[in-house]
Amino acid sequence: MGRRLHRGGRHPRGAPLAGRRVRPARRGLRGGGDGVRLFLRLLGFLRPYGGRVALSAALGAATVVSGVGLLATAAYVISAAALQPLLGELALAVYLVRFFSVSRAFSRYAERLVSHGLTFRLLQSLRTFFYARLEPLAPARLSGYRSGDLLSRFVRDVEELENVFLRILSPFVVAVLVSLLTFAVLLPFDRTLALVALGFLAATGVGVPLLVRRLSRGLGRRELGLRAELGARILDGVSGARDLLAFGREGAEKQEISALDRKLEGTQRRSALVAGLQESATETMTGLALVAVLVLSVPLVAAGEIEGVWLAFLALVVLGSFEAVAPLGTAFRSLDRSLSAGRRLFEVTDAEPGARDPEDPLPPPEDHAFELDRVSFRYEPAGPPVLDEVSLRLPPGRKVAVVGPSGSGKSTILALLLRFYDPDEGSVRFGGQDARSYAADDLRAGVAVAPQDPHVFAGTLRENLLVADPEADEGALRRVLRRARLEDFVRALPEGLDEYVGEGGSRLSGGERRRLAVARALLKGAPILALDEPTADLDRLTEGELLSSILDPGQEKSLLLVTHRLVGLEAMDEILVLDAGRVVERGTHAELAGAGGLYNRMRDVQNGMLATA
Ligand SMILES: Nc1ncnc2c1ncn2[C@@H]1O[C@H](COP(=O)(O)OP(=O)(O)OP(=O)(O)O)[C@@H](O)[C@H]1O
Repeated sequence: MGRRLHRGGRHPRGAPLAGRRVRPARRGLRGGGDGVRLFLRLLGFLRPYGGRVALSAALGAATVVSGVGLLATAAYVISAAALQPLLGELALAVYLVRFFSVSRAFSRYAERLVSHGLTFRLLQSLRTFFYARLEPLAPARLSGYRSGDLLSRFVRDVEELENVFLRILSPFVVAVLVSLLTFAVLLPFDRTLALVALGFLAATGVGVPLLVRRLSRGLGRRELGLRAELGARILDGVSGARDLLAFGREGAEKQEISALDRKLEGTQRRSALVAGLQESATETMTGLALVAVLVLSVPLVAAGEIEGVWLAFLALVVLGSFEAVAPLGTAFRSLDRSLSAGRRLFEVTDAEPGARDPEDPLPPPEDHAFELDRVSFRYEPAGPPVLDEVSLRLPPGRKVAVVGPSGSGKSTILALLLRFYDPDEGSVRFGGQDARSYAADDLRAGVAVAPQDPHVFAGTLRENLLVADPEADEGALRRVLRRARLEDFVRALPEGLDEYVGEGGSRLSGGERRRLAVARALLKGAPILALDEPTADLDRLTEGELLSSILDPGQEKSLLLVTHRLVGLEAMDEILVLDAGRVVERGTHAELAGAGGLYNRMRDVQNGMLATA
């Protein structure tokens, strides 16, 4: 399949490099209202855990309330003891001090237990959601993203979302509860006092965070973006290290990575500055609130409206309750990051898959006749047509080859066969029914494909083969290795089938990788065998051997061979010659070889090159 190399500057269509979105999934999740919608959507992930969320918030509030209670009752006991009352009169207060000290420790522990358990469940459901949504998007909608960027979304951005609960929702609920409770405790003493305390709590819980949000606007998004870009760049650099070294670009690459790193450091420094400002603003507000409470209550004590023994109690109630509003600044900073993470995540998951399963799919096809009926297709709505009114019939047992110059659309036919995409016009049919009536997985089960650029998993040869059929026994593995002309190669390996092939099959040659893909496709034993350039990296001798062994897939099986090497095509029932997405010739080798068209010209060029080689 035509591969795009997103390196060195800009995306072919002018979109900047570095893991940026190529295909906007859902526009308009940007403004303030959309931020609210996005936040609510993120909160939706908490819905199944409603009970735990409430319990955790209640325990969080109980922790702060116990803290305030401990401070305030202790202050009362000390003040009252100084006035030397009868010990019995203090019994309740002393009991409360003990109670609050135990309940504070207990509720803190229980709150951590519940909230972290909840967070792990939340992360688990986010990961499952993300992966489940990602799978149908591959490969059609993911080719625009760099793997490092996707990895960063999948790992870091998902982890960032734990803050939606831990640092945003829960602290917010606790702050509201504690502020109202503080107001209720102070109200019987003096209305103004209660209102002033509430005012300070609100100013600290809302004013400081708003200021923080203003100062840190965009910082979270920038930081996540830079991190993803850095990750993608490093991953790209490591996988392309050989080429960078060969072109002497390693120094330049290092400089670009350092420049990104410096930018990230700058953003993080700014975040730290805002965090520092936030903390000092909160401290200042707490101090001012304490002074205000004393300024208001001392005259009340002097006037005898409040007993002196309550003075320290009031001051410490207010002081303690700031513990509930202090985390709100951090919550607002987290909000920016969490919303950016959510946006980046949904950007990927909201993309329309290349082909969508019907609501009520037909049962898997029993007849595996594959057909393209005047199919036209383009990858991008505004892009050039890649296939233009292409028709092809592949009934069971038939062998069809698709040949043509590079970029003529050959591999795209395989992408339609695997239903990675649906056509724009015309229809793709299986057993006479439109492919859109089936679930894509059911169609794929009937096709064994060896792609042009096969993925070899970092594991052993055996593991790579078993991807096609996990139940296959040793005999079946040996048989497909023989047919793919890999048997001698495997026999010569010290570990045989258990030899480690390296990441992406880096310890295999190009031709060995390709033959491994062919063996894998043969092992699947599906009714349709589709091979994309199976012999491209092979010498002529191995090519001939491989072709003679695979061109007969068996009576009932059909074969679709995509190639630009016009070798072994005498064995095919039909050959389609594609040029710029159109079928310009079709027929058997004998018919086309004498026709004087593109097929013949391609053969002449190929034979001429072989003769001079
Ligand atoms: N995922 C994609 N997104 C956008 N354009 C694509 C994509 N894949 C392929 N193309 C374009 O579609 C056209 C046909 O590509 P295709 O891979 O089908 O050609 P091909 O005939 O198999 O070429 P080759 O022989 O070089 O493999 C090319 O111009 C290619 O650049």
